[in-house]
Amino acid sequence: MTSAEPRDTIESIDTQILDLLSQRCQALAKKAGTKTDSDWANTLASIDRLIGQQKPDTASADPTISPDVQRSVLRHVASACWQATRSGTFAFLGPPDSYSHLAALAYFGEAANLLPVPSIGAVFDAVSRGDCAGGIVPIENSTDGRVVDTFGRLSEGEVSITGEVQLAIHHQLLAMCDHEAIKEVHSKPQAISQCRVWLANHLPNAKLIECSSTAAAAKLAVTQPGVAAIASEAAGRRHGLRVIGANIEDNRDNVTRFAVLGHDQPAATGNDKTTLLFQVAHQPGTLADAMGIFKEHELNLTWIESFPQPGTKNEYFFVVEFPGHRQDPAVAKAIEHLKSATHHTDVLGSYCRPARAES
Ligand SMILES: O=C(O)C(=O)C[C@]1(C(=O)O)C=C[C@@H](O)C=C1
Repeated sequence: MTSAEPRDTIESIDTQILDLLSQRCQALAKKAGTKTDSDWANTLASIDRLIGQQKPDTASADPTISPDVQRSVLRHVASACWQATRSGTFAFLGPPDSYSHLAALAYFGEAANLLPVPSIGAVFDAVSRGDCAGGIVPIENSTDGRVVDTFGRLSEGEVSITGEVQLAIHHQLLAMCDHEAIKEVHSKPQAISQCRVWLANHLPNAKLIECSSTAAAAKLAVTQPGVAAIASEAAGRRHGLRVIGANIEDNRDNVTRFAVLGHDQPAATGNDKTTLLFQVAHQPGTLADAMGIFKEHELNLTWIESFPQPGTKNEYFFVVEFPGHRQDPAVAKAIEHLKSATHHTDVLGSYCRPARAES
C-alpha cells in the first residue's frame, strides 16, 4: 500500500464523502441563477421532505442515526456547499453566543457567514439596505409574547419573513464571583422577565439592569466585579464565566420564535404558514369583519397580536398567522378579500413551518 492509498474502510468512505461534497458544490454552482435554482428556505424544506419521506426499511433510514441527526448533518452539508458557491452574509443580534446567534446557526448552518450587529433594528437595516442577504430576529417568546423592537420594524414592510426558528431557551446565571458577591444582574429585558421568579427567590436584593443582549451582558460580567449575567451556556463557555444558577428560566418549556428576514418569496412546500399584517378603520365592527374573512375561508389562526400604530390615537396594526401558503387558493382568496375590506393588508411572508431546536 502506498501512503496515498486509503488506510481502511472508514478512510475510504470519508474520501467518498469528500468527493460527494465536491460533486454537490459543482451541481449547486451550475444551478446558480438558473430557473431550477432554489433559495436557502427551499433547500431546508427539501431536506425536511427527504427525511420525512424515508421508508423505515431503506438503507438511509438506518436506526442508529435518528432522523433529527440526519437532518442536522444534511443541513450542515448544504450550508457548507452554499457558503462555497454563493456569496451572502446573514445578520443577527450579537455579540456571538446570543440566542439569536444560536438560532442563526440552527437555521443557516455552522458554515454560514454570520454577522453580529448591535440591535434588532440594525438587523432590519442590514437586510433592507441589501448589506446582508438575510437576517434573524426574535419575534415572540412563551413568557411575554411579542418582542416589541421586532414588531415596530415589521410594520415598515421593508423586508419579508422567509422562515422561522423555534428555539428552546435555557438561561444560565453567569458570573466570575460567588453567589453571595452578586450585586447586579444584567441581561436583555426579555431574559430578565423569563427568570423573574427565580431571581426574586435567589437574588432578592440584586439590582436588575437591562442591556442590549444576553451575550453583551455576559461580556460585561467578565470585567465588572459583582456583576452577573443571564445568558446562554455557550456565552458562559466563551468567556470562562462560572454557572451560578443553571436553567433558571421560570417556565420549563421556555421557547422563543425567531423570524428569518430576507427578500425571497419561498415556494410552497405543503407544510407552510403565512404571516399577515393589516390595519382596519377605527370604527365599530371593522375588526370583527376582518376576522369573519378568516372564518369564511376556513383559515385557522394560530397567532394574533395588535400593536399601536405610531403617530395615531387608538389606531392599531394587527398581525395574524395561520397554516397555509399565499399561493394556496383559500389563502390567496382570503388575502384578496382582506385587501378590499381593510385600510391596508401586507403579506409579511409565507414560509415552511419550523421544527424546534435546543439552545
Ligand atoms: O439577547 C439575546 O441573546 C437574544 O438573542 C434576544 C432574545 C430576545 O430578545 O427575545 C432572544 C431570546 C431570549 O428570549 C432572550 C433574548
